[in-house]
Amino acid sequence: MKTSIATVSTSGELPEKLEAIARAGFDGVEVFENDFLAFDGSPADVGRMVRDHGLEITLFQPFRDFEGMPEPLRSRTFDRAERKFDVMQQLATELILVCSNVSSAALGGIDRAAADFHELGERAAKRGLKVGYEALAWGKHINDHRDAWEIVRRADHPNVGLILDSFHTLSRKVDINSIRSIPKEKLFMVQLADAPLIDMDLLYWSRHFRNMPGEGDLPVAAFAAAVADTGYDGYFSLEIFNDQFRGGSTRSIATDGHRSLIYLADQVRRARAVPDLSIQPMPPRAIVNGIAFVEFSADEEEAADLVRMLETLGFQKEAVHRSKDVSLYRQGDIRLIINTDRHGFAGSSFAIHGTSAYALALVVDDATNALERAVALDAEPFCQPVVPGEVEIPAIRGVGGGVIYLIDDKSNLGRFSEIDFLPVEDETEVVSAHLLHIDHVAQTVAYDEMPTWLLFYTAIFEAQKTPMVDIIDPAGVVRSQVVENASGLLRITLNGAENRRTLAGHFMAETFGSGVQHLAFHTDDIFATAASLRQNGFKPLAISPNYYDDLEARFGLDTQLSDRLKAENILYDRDEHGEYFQLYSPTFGEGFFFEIVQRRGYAGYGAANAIFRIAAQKKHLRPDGMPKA
Ligand SMILES: O=C(O)c1ccc(O)c(O)c1
Ligand SMILES: [Mg+2]
Repeated sequence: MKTSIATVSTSGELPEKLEAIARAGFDGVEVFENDFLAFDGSPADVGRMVRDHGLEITLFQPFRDFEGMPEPLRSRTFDRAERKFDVMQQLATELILVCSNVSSAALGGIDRAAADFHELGERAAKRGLKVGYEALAWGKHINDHRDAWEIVRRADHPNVGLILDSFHTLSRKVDINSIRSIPKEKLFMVQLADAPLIDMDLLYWSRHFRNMPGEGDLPVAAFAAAVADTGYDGYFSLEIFNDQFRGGSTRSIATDGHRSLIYLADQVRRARAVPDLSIQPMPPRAIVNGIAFVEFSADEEEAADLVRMLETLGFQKEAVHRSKDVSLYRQGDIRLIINTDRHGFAGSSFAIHGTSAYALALVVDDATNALERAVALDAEPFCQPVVPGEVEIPAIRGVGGGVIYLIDDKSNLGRFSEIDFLPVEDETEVVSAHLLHIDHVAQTVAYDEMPTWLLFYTAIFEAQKTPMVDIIDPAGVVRSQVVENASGLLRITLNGAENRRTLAGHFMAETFGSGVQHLAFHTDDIFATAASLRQNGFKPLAISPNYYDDLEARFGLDTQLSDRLKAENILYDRDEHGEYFQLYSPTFGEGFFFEIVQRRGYAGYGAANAIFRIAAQKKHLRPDGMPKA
């Protein structure tokens, strides 16, 4: 598959955009007229700059309000087109995108439009240029690719073809099967964009909320499959108008875009019997069967505090690493590793972020395949030297520059703790809190980064994203979206912070970036767990008594249950599937915390309780936002 992206899709100045686009691995770019006009160099300079990056100019755009104009406007639009043709020849690019007329002066009439395109085709042909026609979803007369195709067909000119744009087709729910009857040589370009489903004016939705295929809710893969069925072997080109992208990191948007196209091509290849789109086959999405461990990096002092908190939670030290300052704590199937080694990646991670859960290890069906797929999808592989005899676990970089280890049972990876660690006898008097496994990992990211990580996880791992929910913090809103698999063995909540006064925003600001902000452990008996925690001297996060009065009213709970919940500071929620119980630790450091949950069939994450939990946690931070001594 040949990949392209419109310059409008990323932030920055033209040279910066081109650099990032080339580095991300694209083959071509659509040059947007405004990006070009805002640049000081001549059209020939721009053309050279593009080619110096090894990129091809896939088209020049947009040319507006062309077809169906009455005179004297008609003559003027042709003059305008000739001027753009001059520019294209200097840029050394062949194709111009003409989008359907939105002017109130446009007369309509399919044959009139076809005649205009025939003449434009004649003029373009004289210069060796081509014209592609795209139906804007809000075009005055033409707003459906089927009508645009009829005009192109009637224009009957070899230099005039159709341009499809998934947004315009899918936003209007135009039947994508209609694409399958278009001859491939008349498809001059295929533009791709996704978007979240929001009920709003089409133009506004298109200009501000488009996102990369896979980041939104539109069936872009089905659209691309219909295109592939025509035998189309030209460019797939991203054209993303998005307010966040315009202000975001040029490089990461370009990388996300490239990843989205590779993932899309993989989906199309899998959906179809005949492998084509000429993309490299890659292993399927990795199946995640659990979290093998979470690793913290810390210094000695903070590690001691962390260990004290873990002990109150019922964890015991099980083993120490053979060659590094690393200890493994265990309860049920939960393994937490504390790394105080000053060398290697853990040390540098500590130097930047302070104490943090910088690495996650996922148990996958096949670690080698998972790594291969991740790398094919532009993930950055991670490795650091290991002492001979120790297990080298395949890994990639994840959220906030952290590490995702990939472990399976097919090799000795699954035995890393026996091979790399020596068992120890923990003498501390601790009772088990009946914690069984990690229920979910909550990662806090900047709001702008959310689509990046949703795409990252869902492209590499067999998992779905759930709809976005709002978490109300007394100081603002935090958006939360979950990546989870059908078995429930992978559950990651991504929380997007918009300002630094929210608990999530404070965490991001003070730990210098995105990362794991909380870990939730599962128990089968929240009250038994609460009793054991008390024995261990655990102090739960104190919840306002008013919360429990409201619970009784909201859910019709009997007083006995609500009194018990109140006595233990347990939060409660219910959905159509069942009940949910939550118990929190106070915050640790800059807002990190632990949660204990019991799910009785419940599918969510207790979003409605978050405001009460956050209000309580904020009491543990000093008014200036710093943790209390
Ligand atoms: O929003 C627009 O005007 C616009 C312009 C050119 C395109 O290719 C498009 O999809 C939208
Ligand atoms: Mg378009």
